[in-house]
Amino acid sequence: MLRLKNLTKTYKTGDKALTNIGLEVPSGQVLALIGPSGAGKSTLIRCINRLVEPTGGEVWLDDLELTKLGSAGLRKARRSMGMIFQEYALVERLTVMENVLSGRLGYVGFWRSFLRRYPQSDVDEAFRLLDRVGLLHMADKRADELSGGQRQRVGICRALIQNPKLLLVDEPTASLDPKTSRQIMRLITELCRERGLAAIINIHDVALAQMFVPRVVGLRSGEIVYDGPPTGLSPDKLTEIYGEEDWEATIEAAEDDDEIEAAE
Ligand SMILES: Nc1ncnc2c1ncn2[C@@H]1O[C@H](COP(=O)(O)OP(=O)(O)OP(=O)(O)O)[C@@H](O)[C@H]1O
Repeated sequence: MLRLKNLTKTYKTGDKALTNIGLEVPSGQVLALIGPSGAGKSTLIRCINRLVEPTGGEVWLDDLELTKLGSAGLRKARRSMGMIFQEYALVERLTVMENVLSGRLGYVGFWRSFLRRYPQSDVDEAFRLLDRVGLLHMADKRADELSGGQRQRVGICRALIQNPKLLLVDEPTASLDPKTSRQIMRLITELCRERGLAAIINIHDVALAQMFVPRVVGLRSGEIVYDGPPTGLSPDKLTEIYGEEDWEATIEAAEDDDEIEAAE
């Protein structure tokens, strides 16, 4: 469904962030993108919806070449790509409900959204989503009254109300404690399964990625150096991606967590 061909990004500063990336993500597949700081993970995710403009290559979503679209076409295409951010990117002074509904901005037009007149069907869907993520009772709270985990749940609802085919998820757990991180990863992967959504999740925590996704792509210096199941991430492979480190502990952590998961 998503195809990247020779995707390349060189920033104006001369930093080469991505070099000839080729990647295919079938519909409904959730994959984790791992790699050290500066490997190009955020750039890759942002080149897909062109928040960052690629300098070479092609991005295809089904039969649409995103890299060829003008601004109107891009605006429309972005509806089918929901984004979830590390820092949640909520509007602090707006309520949870208003933040969720802002995910419909690409559909309802400026004046309607400015006047906050969303169709009833959008409001109903927002209530359904908030219920699904356990935040129904918080619909009228202001975003700045929420915890990090609750904020990320709102961010998830806002992305899903767009009715996307693809979720682009940038470090969803980087600001969260370990338990909340697991809950958020579980929620994202469950929702993708329920809705048949594909997702690319950029994540620092290798053990967390290994617990929740069937496919891991490892980036190093703007190139893909691993693409396979989490079980294939041997200490050697992790060293190739991240450099020298004691990886046995990380792998054991993922295995321990599997046992805890199974017991839960
Ligand atoms: N706006 C920018 N201008 C210039 N160079 C940039 C910009 N954004 C990123 N880079 C460079 O591009 C490379 C890839 O950065 P990117 O943020 O995509 O990596 P990352 O893997 O997401 O890192 P992190 O895990 O730390 O977020 C780095 O060398 C970075 O310095």
